[in-house]
Amino acid sequence: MSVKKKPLVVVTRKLPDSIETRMRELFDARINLDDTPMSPDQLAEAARTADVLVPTVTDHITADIVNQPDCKLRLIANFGNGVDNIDVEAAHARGITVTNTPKVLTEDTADMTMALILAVPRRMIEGASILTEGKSWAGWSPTWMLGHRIGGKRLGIVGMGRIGQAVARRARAFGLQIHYHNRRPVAPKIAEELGATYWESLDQMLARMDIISVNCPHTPATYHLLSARRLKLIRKDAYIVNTARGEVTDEDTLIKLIEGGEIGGAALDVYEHEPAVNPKLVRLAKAGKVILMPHMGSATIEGRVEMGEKVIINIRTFLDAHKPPDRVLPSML
Ligand SMILES: O=CC(=O)O
Repeated sequence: MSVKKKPLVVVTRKLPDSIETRMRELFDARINLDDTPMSPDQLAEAARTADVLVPTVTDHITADIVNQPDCKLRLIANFGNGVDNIDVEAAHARGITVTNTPKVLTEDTADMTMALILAVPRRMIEGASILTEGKSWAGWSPTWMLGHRIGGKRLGIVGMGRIGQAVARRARAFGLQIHYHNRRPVAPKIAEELGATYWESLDQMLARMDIISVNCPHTPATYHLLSARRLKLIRKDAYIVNTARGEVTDEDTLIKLIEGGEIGGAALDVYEHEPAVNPKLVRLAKAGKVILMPHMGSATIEGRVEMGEKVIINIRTFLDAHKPPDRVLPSML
């Protein structure tokens, strides 16, 4: 009796141990254990040899890769929620299924977002650095290191999907007034539960908020949604928090406006040219104007294991000739 060959699954980065073990049991899993991002040539080669590719947010799966004449891929099972690293339309046209890992990172990302919403106006990182960098501290003073109160301020959420709503729930508990812009208003029951005010006009919302949180995915429609023109509408004393994708904001203009005192400050977990971080942002961070995080929004052990479990479920259902639960279609973007 012939032994059925296991499908070849190429995983582009190191994953949690329990996920790697399970993948090896189920598939002929080739895992990039040294964890350095694969080059475009290596990704192209993987697409020519593997049945399934498991990329992450750092891998660009372009039309050139999926359109290679000898591309063998049948499934791209992204280890990540955002799929802006994949040309979903090209993959779809080529008959390659794409899946992602939604829901399991919602709460973790919202926690990080809330932490940054608190940290910027309260100057938390700047304050902590005074002690960790050995700067002089003469003790408590009535007028020193004063930030701004959080309670009662207006929070404007750009993108009220799962993560935006999870941020709103947290922010409400801190006494923030919740405002949001989205393609469509959320269901009345959710809006009522969150006490959230809908702004059809993003321009009008931006002009009135104290803190703006970017929580929409990066798609062709949201590239530079916070354009130079829109960023200039934001109040001088307002803060921007971005834990979504750098490309949603015109980063160069944001930097100029913060440098010029036209926007109060920002907390960024994502960058337009990631992993490169504009040195001007680093200078602003040193001056206490911005907080910079290295794309850690969903970085919890629990979340990464759950993302891996979702990847495995997506691969198994696909290989069993069923529709994987987290299919991404071009029409969804
Ligand atoms: O940023 C992380 C993700 O999109 O999963």
